[in-house]
Amino acid sequence: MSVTRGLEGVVATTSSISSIIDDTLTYVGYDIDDLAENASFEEIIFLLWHRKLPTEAELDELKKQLSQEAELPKEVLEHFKMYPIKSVHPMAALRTAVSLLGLYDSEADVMNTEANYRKAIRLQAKIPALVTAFARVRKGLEPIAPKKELSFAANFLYMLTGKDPDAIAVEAFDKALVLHADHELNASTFTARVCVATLSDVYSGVTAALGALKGPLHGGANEAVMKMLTEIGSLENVETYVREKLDRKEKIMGFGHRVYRKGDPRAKHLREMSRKLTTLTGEPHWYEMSTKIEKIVTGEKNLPPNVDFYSASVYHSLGIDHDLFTPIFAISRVSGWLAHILEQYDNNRLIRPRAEYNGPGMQKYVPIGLR
Ligand SMILES: CC(=O)SCCNC(=O)CCNC(=O)[C@H](O)C(C)(C)COP(=O)(O)OP(=O)(O)OC[C@H]1O[C@@H](n2cnc3c(N)ncnc32)[C@H](O)[C@@H]1OP(=O)(O)O
Ligand SMILES: O=C([O-])CC(=O)C(=O)O
Repeated sequence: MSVTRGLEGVVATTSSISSIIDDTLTYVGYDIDDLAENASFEEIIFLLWHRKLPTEAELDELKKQLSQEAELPKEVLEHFKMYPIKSVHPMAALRTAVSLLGLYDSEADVMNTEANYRKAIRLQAKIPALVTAFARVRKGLEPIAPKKELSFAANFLYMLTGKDPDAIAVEAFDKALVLHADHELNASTFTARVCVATLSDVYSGVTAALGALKGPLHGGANEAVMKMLTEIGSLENVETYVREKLDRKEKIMGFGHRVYRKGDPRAKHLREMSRKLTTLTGEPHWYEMSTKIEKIVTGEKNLPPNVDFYSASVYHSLGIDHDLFTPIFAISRVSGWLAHILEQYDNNRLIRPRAEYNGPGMQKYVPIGLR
């Protein structure tokens, strides 16, 4: 047996959902640059789940279903109030709440294609409602029900703030959702597939994926980037901060990638969004600090920014609390997880790799009194 640390380069499944070839990312064969400029997030959900762009009628139907399923069971909302609300991280709250949602879905353990698709709709619809409800409950505010006439992106911002969002914020948020929706066999998607390959249920798969996304080497990096920018505080401090961190061999969050070598194609869209939004909010220093960090890290380490780097200043500019950045990633990525979960069920085989044992050789049991 030979060990490939971190399964680098190992091809573990076939998939028709998204691909990364020569640093080009496609969803079902559509280049991410094309989709980022032209598609809405609802179209992307349909594309990932059905492998084709929707007609107008199909899109209307999906939007109707998402809006019908957005309501949360009252027990789940009550549960939030039992959490240690001031200290709990919203990503931990979301992971717990998604698991809880499964208890209130009478179809949770029904295993057929139609029931699994219905659960996919419910999860996609309810996850933004969970994130926004938790964000409000912890501030002593009442959760807000979505408005049927608003888009997925607009509804998230509306449910978070209680105000109708402006068109620029909706456009930016929608594009961020499009950019984060799927990414081949990243760690959280792989986790979801491993989980459901045991023929466990959709809620378990998404709960497992949320646990994997939470880590700072994966989705948790966007919050860590904002923490770093806040710590640095001003443009003058960037150079010293970054060089000292690199000298200590510490990682700069938001840089590097297991698959991309030349760069993450999503980062340029987020960089431009960061530039525009920070100018509009009158806080261009977040963008200026970010570009200066990028210059140093690419110059010193040849590591380009990944999707998490500029999304931090984008979400900050939209007025979103920093600890909600990773849950926002989940609102989008759940569309990809669900596509992969459904694909896994369609052609399932248990995922069970091997480990090369490197512990002690054969030993004889020693009774406790003789140890
Ligand atoms: C949505 C996403 O999940 S995108 C990724 C989000 N995560 C981050 O931004 C966290 C920071 N980045 C990283 O930790 C890594 O680049 C990862 C986890 C994304 C990819 O990691 P891997 O492919 O396993 O690379 P690995 O961690 O082994 O690093 C290889 C080398 O590059 C260095 N390196 C990698 N990323 C960074 C970084 N962000 N800053 C500084 N050095 C880095 C490592 O220190 C290591 O150096 P060495 O060979 O001298 O020891
Ligand atoms: O693919 C990965 O390893 C991480 C990533 O960029 C993502 O999940 O979007």
